[in-house]
Amino acid sequence: MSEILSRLAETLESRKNADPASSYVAKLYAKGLDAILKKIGEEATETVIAAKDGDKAQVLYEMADLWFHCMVLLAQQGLHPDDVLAELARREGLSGLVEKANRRDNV
Ligand SMILES: N=c1c2ncn([C@@H]3O[C@H](COP(=O)(O)OP(=O)(O)OP(=O)(O)O)[C@@H](O)[C@H]3O)c2ncn1[C@@H]1O[C@H](COP(=O)(O)O)[C@@H](O)[C@H]1O
Repeated sequence: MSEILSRLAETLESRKNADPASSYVAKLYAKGLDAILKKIGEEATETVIAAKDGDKAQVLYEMADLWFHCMVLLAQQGLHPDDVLAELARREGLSGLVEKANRRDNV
């Protein structure tokens, strides 16, 4: 799974030097941060609507658009999907510690 994210991150990095006329991603970078944020807002809204409609196929489609545009934002910010995974792993570790502490309290 994270291999797909890494490959896409590499492509997004390479688009920083690409011609906006020949690349959707290069065009978004050229439009700037607000354009990327607008796309994230739109795709998040479309994901919410698909879920409210109970249309699972559409949820998947819109969420792929949402993840993709979040990946574009990460790249634009000089971040990598591994940074997000590391944050999730850190939280998992934290919740593991809380669980351990709760178990200790209940003994
Ligand atoms: N995964 C994606 C991907 N998902 C969605 N999109 C684009 O995101 C846009 C989604 O926005 P909308 O649904 O609103 O469609 P739209 O009306 O065309 O969008 P706007 O022009 O209004 O922004 C579409 O243009 C899709 O083509 C993507 N474009 C590119 N990729 C990946 O990014 C790589 C680099 O793309 P290029 O920069 O185009 O070479 C590709 O090889 C793909 O792997």
